[in-house]
Amino acid sequence: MSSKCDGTTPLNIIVILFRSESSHNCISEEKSRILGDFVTREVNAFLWFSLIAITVVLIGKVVELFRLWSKAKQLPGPPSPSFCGHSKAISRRNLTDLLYDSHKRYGPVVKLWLGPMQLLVSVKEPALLKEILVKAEDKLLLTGRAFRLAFGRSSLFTSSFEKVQNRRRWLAEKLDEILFQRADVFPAKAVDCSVGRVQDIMIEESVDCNKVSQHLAFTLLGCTLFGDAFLGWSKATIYEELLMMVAKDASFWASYRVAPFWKQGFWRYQRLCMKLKCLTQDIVQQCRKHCKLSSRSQNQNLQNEIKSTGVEAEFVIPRCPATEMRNSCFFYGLHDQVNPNEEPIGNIMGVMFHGCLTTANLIASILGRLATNPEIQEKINSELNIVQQGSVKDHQKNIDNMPLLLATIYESARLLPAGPLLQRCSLKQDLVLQTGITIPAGTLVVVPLKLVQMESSSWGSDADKFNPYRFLSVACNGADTSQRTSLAGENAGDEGESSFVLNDPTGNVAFLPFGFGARSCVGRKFIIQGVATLFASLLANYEIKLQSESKNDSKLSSNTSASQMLPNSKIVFARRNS
Ligand code: HEM
Repeated sequence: MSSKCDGTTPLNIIVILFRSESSHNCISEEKSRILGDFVTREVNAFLWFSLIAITVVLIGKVVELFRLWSKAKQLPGPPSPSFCGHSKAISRRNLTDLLYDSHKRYGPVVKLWLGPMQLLVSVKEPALLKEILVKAEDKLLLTGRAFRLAFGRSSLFTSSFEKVQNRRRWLAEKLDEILFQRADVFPAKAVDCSVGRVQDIMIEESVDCNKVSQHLAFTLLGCTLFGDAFLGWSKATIYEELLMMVAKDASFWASYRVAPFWKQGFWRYQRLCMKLKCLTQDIVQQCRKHCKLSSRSQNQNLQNEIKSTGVEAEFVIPRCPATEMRNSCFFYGLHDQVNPNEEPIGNIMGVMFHGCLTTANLIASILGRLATNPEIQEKINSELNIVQQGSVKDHQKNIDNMPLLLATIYESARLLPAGPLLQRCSLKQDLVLQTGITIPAGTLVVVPLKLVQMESSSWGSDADKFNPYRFLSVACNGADTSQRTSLAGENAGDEGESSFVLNDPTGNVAFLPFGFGARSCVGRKFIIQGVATLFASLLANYEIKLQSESKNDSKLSSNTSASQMLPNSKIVFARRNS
């Protein structure tokens, strides 16, 4: 009997289960034994399989670890104090300070370990920077995670270059179109509204520089994205507050690998993000309504034209409301969903978030520098007077004829970058540089902006001082700009301002406030023109001063180092004609 029932292949089990009832007792015993055997064998097989799979994965990880360690060995850097690397040192100290010391000791390329499997490489040498920022096209997850957690999936601010390139191209083309078509980058209404906001807050004697910069940036970006509908939107103030609250905590919550759903604060943050999404949807609706209304009124005008001129309707070129709506409302293109997994308004919120924070930072830096350098303000104002007296009505050309204003914007951006680091990564391939250095795939490559943009070898002995003249030259032969004398240096500013020529910093790899290469800022040209328009308008009406007690504050004197002169002061907008 036992020989017949032996074996627990699935076929045997089926045969035994369907046998006749004659040998009922023997069979039921046998059934349970065979089933038990079968279950034990299946469980064993499953355990073996899992063990082999886990071993393969672990071996893979160990191989990866050795590969990473052997490649990283060639890179200079402080020895790792423990298996967890330098993460403790990084959490204890400011990362820029740590990188400053490491670069001083180990040279222009330095490695630090963030964990056993996560390597960070910091690069400070301008010659290497260009190559790295062009070749490393991806970003590490943290950037994308902050945006995704707050606004859902977007196709603009995410880690893989493959996923962002189409949307980047679209946005760049759209911004270029605005620059090319519009006489003024920010519509006059937006600038007036921003200046109007300054007037409103001037009811108080002085204003917080950061706060006023935030208002200005928010108004400008809102008007650009949502058009006229934004100016009349009653919820703009609450939207601004929410956006800033979300911005404050975004990086903190994104630093968790797994969303910390056990923390109450996390759910509070999620509720804020949800409110922000609802408000964004609201302004999008308002914008749609506004676009429809304006295209309807245009069609009405067309009908009236037809009636008054008596031309038959078929001879009048039909206008397409849909196209007009798309052209007048910038957000439409950002709103189109290319990928069904994408949050419909994710890109809009991403652009508002990034644009507002970075633009506010730049405006604050400019306000702070101008307040502490009244002589530069006066020179920009005379530049403005010369331009306004001229016959040129093209706004863009007028701004191009204000080199000191543009140089002030560049210098303020150099001294106060929007973030401390540029971060890049090559997710799939090792980065092999011309110098023979290999940076392993998956490494977090960072560029410490403050160190690069204040390096005396690139910017001279006054690298940490505010000196917009470093971006200017003087044309030696009047209008002949081919013969220029650079104004970088201590005695800059003594020349007559009318002959200044702006040195375009685009090619300077040590000038990185907007990044460089594959993932550089798409909004660079647009925002520089826009901020220049705003300041031309502001300076025509107001003189920017420091509040009297901070004027005497030695920390804020124009001779102190730029790092001390952060724009966290109280400023006063004094009307020019008063
Ligand atoms: C003063 C204002 C701004 C500053 C200082 C700034 C700065 C930056 C920086 C440093 C980067 C990363 C560059 C890199 O990794 O090489 C960046 C990326 C980007 N910026 Fe800006 N930005 C500003 C305004 C804007 C505005 C107004 C827009 C859109 C209208 C915009 C759109 C973008 C986009 C789409 C990216 C690329 C994201 C990616 O590919 O990952 N920026 N910006």
